[in-house]
Amino acid sequence: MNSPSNSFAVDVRGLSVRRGPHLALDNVDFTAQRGSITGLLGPSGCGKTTLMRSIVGSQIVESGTVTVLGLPAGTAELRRKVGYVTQSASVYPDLTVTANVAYFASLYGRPRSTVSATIEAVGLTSHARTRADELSGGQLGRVSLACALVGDPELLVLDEPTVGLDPLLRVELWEHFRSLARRGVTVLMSSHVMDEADRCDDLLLLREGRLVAQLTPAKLREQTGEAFLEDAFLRLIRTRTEAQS
Ligand SMILES: Nc1ncnc2c1ncn2[C@@H]1O[C@H](COP(=O)(O)OP(=O)(O)OP(=O)(O)O)[C@@H](O)[C@H]1O
Repeated sequence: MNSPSNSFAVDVRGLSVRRGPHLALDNVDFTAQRGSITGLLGPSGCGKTTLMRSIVGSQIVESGTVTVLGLPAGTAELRRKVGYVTQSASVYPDLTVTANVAYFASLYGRPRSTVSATIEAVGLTSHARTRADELSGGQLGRVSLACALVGDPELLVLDEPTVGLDPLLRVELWEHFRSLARRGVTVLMSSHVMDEADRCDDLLLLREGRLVAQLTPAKLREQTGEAFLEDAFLRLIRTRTEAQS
């Protein structure tokens, strides 16, 4: 049986990170349950990317601990278990969509048969034979996502995964994220879109490097009395800022 700490895919305690002269994260604590979808929200520059980088182990931290799937973030064993998709697509421009995804499948030791299903999941079947440098920005982002998905990670960290996608595709991707979560995969994603926040199990609200709150969309509405998440988020920030000053 899992011990309580093992039920967390991510356990962050007292995390502070300095980037340049700024404290990009200031004493952040949060947990993400295995099999949950957590949305990371907050204004530009509030520290979302820094937090994701700390979780995937690519960020030097000043203090605190980041435990991922029971191991310290950045441990070599986690490389196969954690998928990270950044805002800028990292794919081979001179390879086709299929060749890019197949390359990552072989890196992760996954069967070739997973490649076309993964391309289908990101809605790129009709472009499977297109070279990456002939794709649009949104399509490229989806190739990046497919390259992470094909590794079958236990934790998927996504920086604004649905930016620039049409509504239908967004819904289909969300269905995919939900089916992954049902299988026990943990998803942590940043977003500026409140419509996305409503689809998450849990929300982390960040402001100026501090965690303002961790709560469900329903609790956010309940605590603020606002029906729309955008209004609820603003009200919560105002209330907390006033309480601090
Ligand atoms: N390479 C860097 N060197 C110095 N400071 C940085 C660097 N990258 C980010 N920062 C600073 O760290 C803070 C947090 O940045 P971060 O990229 O984590 O924010 P974000 O919430 O992801 O923003 P966005 O939504 O615009 O992507 C900001 O104040 C930013 O100016």
